Amino acid sequence: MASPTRPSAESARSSDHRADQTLIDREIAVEQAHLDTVYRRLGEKLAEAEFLLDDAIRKSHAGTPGALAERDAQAYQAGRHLQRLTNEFEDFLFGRIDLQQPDRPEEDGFPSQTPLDPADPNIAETLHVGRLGVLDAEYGPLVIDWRAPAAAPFYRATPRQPGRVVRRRVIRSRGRKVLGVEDDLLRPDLEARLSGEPLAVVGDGALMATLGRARSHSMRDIVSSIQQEQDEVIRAQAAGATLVTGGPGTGKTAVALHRAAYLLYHDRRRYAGGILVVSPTPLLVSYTEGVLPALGEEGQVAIRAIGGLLDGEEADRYDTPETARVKGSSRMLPLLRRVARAALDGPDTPAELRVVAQGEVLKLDTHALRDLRRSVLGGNTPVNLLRPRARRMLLDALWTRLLRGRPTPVDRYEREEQQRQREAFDEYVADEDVFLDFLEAWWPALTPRRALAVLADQRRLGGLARGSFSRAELRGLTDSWKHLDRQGRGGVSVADVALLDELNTQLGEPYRPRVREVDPMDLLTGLDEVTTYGDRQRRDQDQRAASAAERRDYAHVIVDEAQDLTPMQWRMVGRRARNATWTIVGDPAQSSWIDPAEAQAAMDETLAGKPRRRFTLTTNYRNPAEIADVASRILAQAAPGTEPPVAVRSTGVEPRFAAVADEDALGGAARAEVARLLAEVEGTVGIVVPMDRREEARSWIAGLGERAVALGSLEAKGLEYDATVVADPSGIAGESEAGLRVLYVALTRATQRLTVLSGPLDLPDSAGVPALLHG
Ligand SMILES: Nc1ncnc2c1ncn2[C@@H]1O[C@H](COP(=O)(O)OP(=O)(O)OP(=O)(O)O)[C@@H](O)[C@H]1O
Repeated sequence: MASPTRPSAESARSSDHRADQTLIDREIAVEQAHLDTVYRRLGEKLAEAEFLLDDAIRKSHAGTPGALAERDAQAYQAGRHLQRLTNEFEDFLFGRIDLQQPDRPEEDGFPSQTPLDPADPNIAETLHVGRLGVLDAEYGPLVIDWRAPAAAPFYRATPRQPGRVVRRRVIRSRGRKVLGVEDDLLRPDLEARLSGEPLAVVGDGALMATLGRARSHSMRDIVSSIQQEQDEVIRAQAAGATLVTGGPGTGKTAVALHRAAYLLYHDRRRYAGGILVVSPTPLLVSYTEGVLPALGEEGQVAIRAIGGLLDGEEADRYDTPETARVKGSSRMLPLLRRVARAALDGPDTPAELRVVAQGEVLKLDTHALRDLRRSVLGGNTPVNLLRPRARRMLLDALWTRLLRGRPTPVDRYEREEQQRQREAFDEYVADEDVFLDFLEAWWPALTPRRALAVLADQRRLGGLARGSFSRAELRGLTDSWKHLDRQGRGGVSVADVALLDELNTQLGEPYRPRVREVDPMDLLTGLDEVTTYGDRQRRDQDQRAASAAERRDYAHVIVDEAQDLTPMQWRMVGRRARNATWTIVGDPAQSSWIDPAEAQAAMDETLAGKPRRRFTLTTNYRNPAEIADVASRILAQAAPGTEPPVAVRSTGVEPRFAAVADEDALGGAARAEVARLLAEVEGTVGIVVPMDRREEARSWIAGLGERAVALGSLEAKGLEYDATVVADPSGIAGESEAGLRVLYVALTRATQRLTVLSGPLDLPDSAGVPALLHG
């Protein structure tokens, strides 16, 4: 924690402060006493909340509407409070700082960091930091919320710039029991004293202990060990856009999630408007989902995979790299605009309209209908919103047919009479089944999927594409959609979802006649006042679920793995962020998008005019140095000139290289290697293969248990495992023009062990090292 590069090494600690076991026990006892006080206080708060709840329930017998409303409100508040306290009861006190005497007023919103007298050895103030603030009965702070300005020095102080912090302590506890403490002494030059006694310093620093822990299938929060450079991102101003780059394992995802929690703490009112976290895959969504609840934040933050951003879609297919490239490109835009209008035409489109009115047969033929449609479609109004206009123009055209050969009205009386006839005509015709059926078929309510399905027809796609795609590109597109039925039903790819979202905008919500939603009688009886607390909570939950599903405009948008967003995806995300501030984290060297320059331009367009602040994270907390070294050989080829982040720890275990002479032996060797690693590490083992081998790889590891996972290269984004097997590395590198960058991602997933498993096509040397890694 002490410095961005090698925290524990740089954490100055003096050998005369090394603690023996008695000292450790004594310090644990000190923290245990504080934790006991905190739990006593929490117990009181819980009792208070329970009392309020009981009281509210008692009042429910009072019967008057006023008492009922009061009961309801009280029970609601008490229930929420109770829930919050019990949720966060576990392990919420994790840090402590001992500070020199305070000094000047606040600077930049943070308490002053400069002591009046830097040589004063006395500890003047001790603060405990936790997931939630707790005050004692006199409103003194027992625990400070980690997001409060007063907690910032816990994360910011370094031996070089200690400010007022003399000692920083990380407290490990389970339930109500303190298990250990780890200290960093930031002022070894002082003979610091606390209440007249020398200040004790114990442990080896918390960060290393945390990093060495086994990984599960859920990401853990890093609240007790956030590093200085990370804290600066988390607490950066919200306005405009915060852009964060950094290599693999530098904590970009972790920082982005903690930033969401920080923003909610800092300005809950504003961010209760919703924070959207856009993640590259559903796997990463489920991996990260638990972090925010652990930080005490739920409900306000929606984590969605880029393939599930449009409500109702949950894409799980991947296109071939060539087709994904076409679908992601902004070249799709004009095509989609055209198809949104052309989709009105299909095999069921009626060729003529024929109605009988006032004893006459009125007809509109193909030509008339085509002209009519063209004039309705003039302008940019979304097609579905034009249906009322189409209806009106059809009636106009029929009326004109009816008037043919009739004398023109000459005076006001005749004109008024004709107007009356017209109204009667409209009412009659518009209600006729023939007319209604015609309208339904001629101007159908279009869904994005139905429009997309039009493009599956090679002939129509060719016509609409107007020469802006090559033959091979067009073939790739139609192939990818050929399984869709006419309504567009069938699996769609991750890239398709951005196209569907674009079409959704182009088409607009289908026209629906207005329905009366609220029965005025309900408003009069006031019956909805008499709801129980349970009803209210259920209704709240339903509303929250509905608003999470329907929300289109967020207060803050966080994009994880931003380097992979295609131009069409930037547009999709941008539509949900019209009034939002942004945090964008990514690493260009890990980009699987073939044309990063085009994606960059799309991002610039999305952020147009927003002020930007940039941060770079430089320390790799995931990979041991031995693994990072191997990965950097690929980095040099994938993104020449890019500095790899500095690995913060080493395990002393070199990555293993293994090769099979026969391609058919790869599966067996992979299985054996995964099994070996499962025995070697406590947590998870991931095997990463080229995308088109992922099903095969799943069968290789079948039956090895839940700790083992098989992933296609693109699915490995953002994830990490105790041990990783990267099989068929040249297969991964050869998948697309971005293949080397994808291989770099695969090689940087492991926290402890890495095996690179090669087949004959990888051209391994006698030590099993594939040709690609000979750099
Ligand atoms: N300050 C920290 N304290 C403890 N663990 C940390 C810290 N920062 C990062 N980590 C851990 O390092 C690992 C990598 O973090 P994270 O996944 O956020 O990195 P990333 O930059 O998003 O990586 P990638 O670009 O490969 O997706 C995680 O296990 C995370 O918990």
